[in-house]
Amino acid sequence: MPTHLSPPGTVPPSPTTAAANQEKEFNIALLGAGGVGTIAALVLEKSGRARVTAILRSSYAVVSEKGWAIESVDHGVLGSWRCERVVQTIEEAVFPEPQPSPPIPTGAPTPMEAARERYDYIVLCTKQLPEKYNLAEMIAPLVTPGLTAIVLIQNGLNIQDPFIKAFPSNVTMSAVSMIGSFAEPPNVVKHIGPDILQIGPHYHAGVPDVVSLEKTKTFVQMYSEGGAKSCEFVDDMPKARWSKLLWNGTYNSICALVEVHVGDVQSSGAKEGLVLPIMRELQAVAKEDGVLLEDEVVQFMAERSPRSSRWQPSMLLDKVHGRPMEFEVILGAPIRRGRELGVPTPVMSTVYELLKLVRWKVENPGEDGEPHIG
Ligand SMILES: CC(C)(CO)[C@@H](O)C(=O)[O-]
Repeated sequence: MPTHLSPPGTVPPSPTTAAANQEKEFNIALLGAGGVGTIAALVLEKSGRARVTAILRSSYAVVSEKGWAIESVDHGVLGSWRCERVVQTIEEAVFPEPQPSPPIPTGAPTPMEAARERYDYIVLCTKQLPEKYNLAEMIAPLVTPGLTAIVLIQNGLNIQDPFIKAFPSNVTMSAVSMIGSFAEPPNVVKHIGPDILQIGPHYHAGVPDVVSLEKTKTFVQMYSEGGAKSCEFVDDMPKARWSKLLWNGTYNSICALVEVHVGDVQSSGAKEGLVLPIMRELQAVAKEDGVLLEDEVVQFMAERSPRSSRWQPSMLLDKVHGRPMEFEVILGAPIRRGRELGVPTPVMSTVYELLKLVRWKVENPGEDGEPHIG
């Protein structure tokens, strides 16, 4: 199967991997092997079509020695699972140049030079924290122009833009994930809610639509074959992302701010007082942005989790563990888009300002000063 279809002038040498004749067709680099990313690595390898290189930082030593201990609602219990390759840095993930072949005797047939291995897909499952790091810049050494497709399994609005700008001849696709999975460092992954994804291409001028479509459908097929509960191709990715934002922009933000579970928001009246007003603001900004989120979609997202749910959204987990919260792409981005389009977002902006205050306090924990008001 062809692994590249690119605009003229950008086609890299073929084959894409030194082992192109092997059964596994695709080289995949994966960054962000937490709860979501480790399950993605497992699914991709279970498909039998991919060799996954996971780039790990803090958990590298433990995972390379013992593997991951996974308890998964979709895949069962795996005491020690490792993907094909684990490395510690992006530089190590880059495939080495093939060794030059030894001189051959005169008259012998010239052997084919081995091609350098390349990545067909890069899957990003990290937090989206554009205020802290530039992911597009970080992954550049792994990207072959016109070949490597970028897959963003991440939260947030318009997260694809920096990648399309940095890699204008590459396919970029993204996934909205409704998986319930979390990591207990260094190597335990608890996957308690089924892996349900929607994946679609972000069409752009640098790549023919037919190419974006083909690479995305191939990825969706591979992910489905790997045993995900549900992996659906969606053609209208902007709408899918805005729809997911209805959930992340409300439940993630509110749960993180006041440290409650999703079910508490349902039971306490905060759904009516905060969730639905924010969802209506998101719906209004999306509409001006050309995306129609029907009332039924809003209602579905508002009711999605039951009152009994003890689920802790990722932003809450980040807050309680003192990690950076990804509210810039979840709330900041739609607020800024609303401002550009002249749509007021007073409730969302208040929650956003409160989250900024929380972030400031985490970054400035000092107790200096006088304990009086004046
Ligand atoms: C919705 C969600 C639980 C899916 O994993 C996730 O986006 C989260 O918590 O941020």
